[in-house]
Amino acid sequence: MSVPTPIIAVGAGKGDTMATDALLTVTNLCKTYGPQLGCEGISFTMHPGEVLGIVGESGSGKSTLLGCVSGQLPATSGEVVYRAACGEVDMNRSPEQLVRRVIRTEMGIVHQNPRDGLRMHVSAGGNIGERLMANGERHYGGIRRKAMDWLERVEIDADRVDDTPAHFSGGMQQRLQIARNLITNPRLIFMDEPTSGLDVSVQARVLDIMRNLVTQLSLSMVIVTHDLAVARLLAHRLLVMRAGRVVEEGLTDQILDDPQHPYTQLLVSSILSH
Ligand SMILES: Nc1ncnc2c1ncn2[C@@H]1O[C@H](COP(=O)(O)OP(=O)(O)OP(=O)(O)O)[C@@H](O)[C@H]1O
Repeated sequence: MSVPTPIIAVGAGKGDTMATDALLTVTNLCKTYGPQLGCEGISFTMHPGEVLGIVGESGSGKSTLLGCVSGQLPATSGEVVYRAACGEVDMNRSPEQLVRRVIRTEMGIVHQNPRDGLRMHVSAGGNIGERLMANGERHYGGIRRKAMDWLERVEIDADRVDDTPAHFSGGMQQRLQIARNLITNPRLIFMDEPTSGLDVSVQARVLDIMRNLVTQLSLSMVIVTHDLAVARLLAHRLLVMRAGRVVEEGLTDQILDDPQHPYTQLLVSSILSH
């Protein structure tokens, strides 16, 4: 059985070069909801260009951890430090205005349910353009051109720019959410089960687009998934969570091909037996 390491360097994976400066450093993070434990004792370091997968069964604390590191949930204790262009930002203790600005300009969040990440009755172009405007762009023609360009990058016809997401399929909504998040050139993207509500064939297309964009844009990403195939496809390294704690961590291929912790072995074998 492997002993969970207190600090994990999410470093070399799938051909990426190891950067010397951490982008995100999480130290002894704990989140409780009243008496209910969300997650505890979580520590890791993430470097630019890396994709970290968080896997585990339902209720193991994946979304709680993602919420805390992405500034959506206040941690109960511990530290989440992000190295922003302007310097280090403590996601819990730095001034709220600074944290909000860093989230808006350097991070993106793709929600499991597109309804949480899109404005369903605003046009696709408006959904994408809104992010640019929030970051100071004012030229309407330029914003529309960029929105159309991004629609095509996520394989949505540019002539759907004036349609609302309420008229899009689930896969299109998810791709629109990705475009909305990436148009501002974020450095770090958080994704919570981005393909879990989609049919298998639609999932494959969304995953393929995500994988290409992550590589093209040298994005760093934290992705929560219960689907080990998604983790295998996208993540360089994995954290395996159970009951709020990390029970195993390491390179994705290593963990999936040679799991050490009995819980990870069970998780991997339950997928293989299907
Ligand atoms: N708002 C909340 N209030 C109380 N308890 C919560 C809340 N959100 C999560 N929890 C609890 O925290 C623990 C971790 O939940 P979390 O949603 O982070 O797990 P998860 O691994 O993301 O699960 P799933 O895959 O089902 O989304 C669970 O015991 C859950 O019941």
